Amino acid sequence: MPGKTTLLAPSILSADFTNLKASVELAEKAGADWMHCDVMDGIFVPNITFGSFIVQAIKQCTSIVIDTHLMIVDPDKYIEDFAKAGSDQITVHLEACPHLHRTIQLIKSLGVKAGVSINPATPVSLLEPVLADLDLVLLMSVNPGFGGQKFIPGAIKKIMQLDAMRMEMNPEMVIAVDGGVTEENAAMIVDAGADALIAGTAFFRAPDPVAAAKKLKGLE
Ligand SMILES: O=C(CO)[C@@H](O)[C@H](O)COP(=O)(O)O
Ligand SMILES: [Fe+2]
Repeated sequence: MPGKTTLLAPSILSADFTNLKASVELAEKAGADWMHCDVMDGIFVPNITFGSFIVQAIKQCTSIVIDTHLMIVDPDKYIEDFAKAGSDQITVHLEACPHLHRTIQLIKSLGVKAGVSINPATPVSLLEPVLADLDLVLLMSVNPGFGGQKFIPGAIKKIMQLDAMRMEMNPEMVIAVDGGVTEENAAMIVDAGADALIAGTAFFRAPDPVAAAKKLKGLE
């Protein structure tokens, strides 16, 4: 799409946690559009990360969009905490929400943009009943739980399918892709229809994160 700028969201999971402030400032300086905060509970995914206190600390370090990715069961219990912590958008997993429509309405009622994520094995067609209500869909291109995994190629077809669905139902909705995004595959993911790229390893572990951000955003 001519004139389209790819949004970049570095994942804090791969940042230097001994100096979170410097990591967030580096992302902002590099032109990041969102700060992606990966919250894991050790139940929905086999790993535990952090809660709303850390999101609040990240919010205090930056003025860019705080993009909170909840990989937790029963997210309704914690959504208000993450909204109060300063999340501008909150994404829950379809697989973790028995009453997905209610959860989306809860996020929106707090004045926060609502996103839904799906795992690699979940078909995009399951999003159809809620698509018109969403601000973003976060398509997982790895099985959630860890940074540094390899991109699952089947995600490309799902991006295309979702792109076609949103044209009809919700053209303003953002498609974000999360997991294994690299400088090498970024263009292919964007060409398939993605608007936003989540990148942990490819940004924070790059020898030159500022240069990596330009490449990931397709500016170089
Ligand atoms: O949600 C997740 C993992 O569950 C992601 O946000 C990863 O943290 C992205 O890391 P890389 O694959 O880019 O290293
Ligand atoms: Fe994530």
